[in-house]
Amino acid sequence: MTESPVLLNKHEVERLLSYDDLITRLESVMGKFSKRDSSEIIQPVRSVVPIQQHNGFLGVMPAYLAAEGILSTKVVSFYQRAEGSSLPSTQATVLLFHPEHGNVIAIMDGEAITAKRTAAVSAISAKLFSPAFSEVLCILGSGQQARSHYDVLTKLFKFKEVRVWSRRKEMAQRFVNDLQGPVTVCGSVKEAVVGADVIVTATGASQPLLFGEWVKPGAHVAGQLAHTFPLRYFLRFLTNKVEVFAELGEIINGTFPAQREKTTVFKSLGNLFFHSCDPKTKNKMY
Ligand SMILES: NC(=O)C1=CN([C@@H]2O[C@H](COP(=O)(O)OP(=O)(O)OC[C@H]3O[C@@H](n4cnc5c(N)ncnc54)[C@H](O)[C@@H]3O)[C@@H](O)[C@H]2O)C=CC1
Ligand SMILES: O=C(O)C1=NCCCC1
Repeated sequence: MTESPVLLNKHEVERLLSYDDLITRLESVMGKFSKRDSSEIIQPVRSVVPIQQHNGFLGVMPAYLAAEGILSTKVVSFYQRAEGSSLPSTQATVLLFHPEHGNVIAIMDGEAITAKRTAAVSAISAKLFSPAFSEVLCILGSGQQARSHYDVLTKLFKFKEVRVWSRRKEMAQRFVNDLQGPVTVCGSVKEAVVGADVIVTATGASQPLLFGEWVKPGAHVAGQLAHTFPLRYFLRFLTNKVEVFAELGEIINGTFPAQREKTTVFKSLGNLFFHSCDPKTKNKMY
């Protein structure tokens, strides 16, 4: 007879999931994933059901790590919310199964997992690609992802300055009021971005907000984009001379070199990673 599944609510997940453990673990699994060895990891592309009349989607994200006996899926909904809505945009549940018997062994809150996991992956990209002496962090957005990115990036790096922009200034101010450290609220995206070493885009915008000409050469952009944001936009508004360089796991594996001195972009959805072109190298792609 199977036992009842363990239930972990948001508070418990937040308490149990440390960024240190998460980063170590994610580096390991992303490296394995990029080897495309199905005996290690099976992780199909996310299945998505669009809920167009309500500006949302439902996604299912299964994964199986045979050697570790981990069989799991996240079920996640994402709805574009009006500014100041009390409802979260992302709501998720993670189910863990017994790999041998197929019964559910744990049901976990996925909102906290999504917030921390996504920020931890960006932090890995920043560890690999941010300028060696990164002093200025810029965060665009003031929602859940903005907060988790603030938490992990300020834990990992010693920034001299943190800037936040949000489409309504009072939301940025509310975000800052909840934090311990000093953060500057910026009145425009440009003001927040110019001179920043690490730039996090964490908004639901489906039109470009950030333009390449504002990005300091050598800076690293960690892009948490709306699923409705066309990838070609994200690349073009950054620069016309850009191409997919590698998956983050391929950099972790050493398949491709991390070139910290280049201007770099990590596109989080789908784990892709891009290097922007260095104009001095005459359109050569990195
Ligand atoms: N790569 C990944 O795995 C994940 C990506 N995301 C993406 O991260 C982004 C932020 O998600 P959350 O922080 O959870 O959402 P949230 O609802 O908590 O925060 C959204 C933020 O975006 C801003 N925003 C919304 N529409 C905007 C617009 N048109 N122009 C400017 N700002 C706008 C809001 O003011 C708010 O600051 C979303 O695009 C979401 O799709 C979220 C979770 C995981
Ligand atoms: O991967 C996820 O989890 C999400 N992706 C985009 C929006 C919400 C959650």
